[in-house]
Amino acid sequence: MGHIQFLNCLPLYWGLARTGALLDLDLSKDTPEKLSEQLIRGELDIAPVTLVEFLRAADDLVAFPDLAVGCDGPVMSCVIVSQKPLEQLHGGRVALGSTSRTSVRLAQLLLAEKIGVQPEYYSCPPDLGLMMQEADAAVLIGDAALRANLHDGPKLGLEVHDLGQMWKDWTGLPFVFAVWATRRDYLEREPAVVEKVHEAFLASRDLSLEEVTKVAEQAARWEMFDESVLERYFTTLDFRFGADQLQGVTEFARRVGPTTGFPADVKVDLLGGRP
Ligand SMILES: C=C(O[C@@H]1C=C(C(=O)O)C=C[C@H]1O)C(=O)O
Repeated sequence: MGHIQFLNCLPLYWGLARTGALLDLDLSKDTPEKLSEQLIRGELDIAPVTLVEFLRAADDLVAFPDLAVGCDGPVMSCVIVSQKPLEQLHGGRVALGSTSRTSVRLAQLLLAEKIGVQPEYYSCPPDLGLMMQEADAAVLIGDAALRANLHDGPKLGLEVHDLGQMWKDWTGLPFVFAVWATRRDYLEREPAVVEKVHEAFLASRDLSLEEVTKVAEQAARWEMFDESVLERYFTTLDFRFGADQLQGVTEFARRVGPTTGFPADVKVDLLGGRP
């Protein structure tokens, strides 16, 4: 199964070591866009999938209920970093971080329809310094976005706009960046395994959030962020996937589906048929 190599997923995996479930799982760490491809190609059986790729492959995938990487307001680690106010980006250049599929689409939607600008977009490795050499603004996710948001953006005098907050201000809804999913054929072959893995992740998430101070303290030993920032990050992210989050997904699909490779009314299938 897949594991996103970003801090955002740590609370979902940390508890697996505590409960012992980790011993029964074969984890493969990678960036989100690679994990999505591997799940869809059948090289992984269960994985976190960036929302856009999940919706594109919705006929072949089943999502885990009550488990996601999302937010209801700020997310902290999916951002537009800009050298100028967003309103002035019309005709400018915006670099899109190459590991993202969902935040880059969300950023384009918000810039076009919330802010009303039409810049030129190009894909770029997720490195703020590199991006800022050629672009007026950049879209970043994960640890690179967190660094840009908390350290480098303010240091370089750049504006940082939180995509979760922008979406919330615009629609009033939560946003989901990644869901956990399995392929339909694997579910048919191994329903009990899928069910067990789902339960193991829910238990891991709950345990990690109960002991979030400890998770943050441990992560702070090898990360550049201090304990209090990490605790704030882990409790700002919303790891739930219920009716409210599904409403956010439905609204996103309605707005971008036809231009992004899935129907506006794409159906999200959940394990056990639950919302
Ligand atoms: C909250 C985040 O959600 C992510 C955003 C993704 C995307 O934009 O494609 C993919 C997976 C998640 O890691 C983040 O990366 O910080």
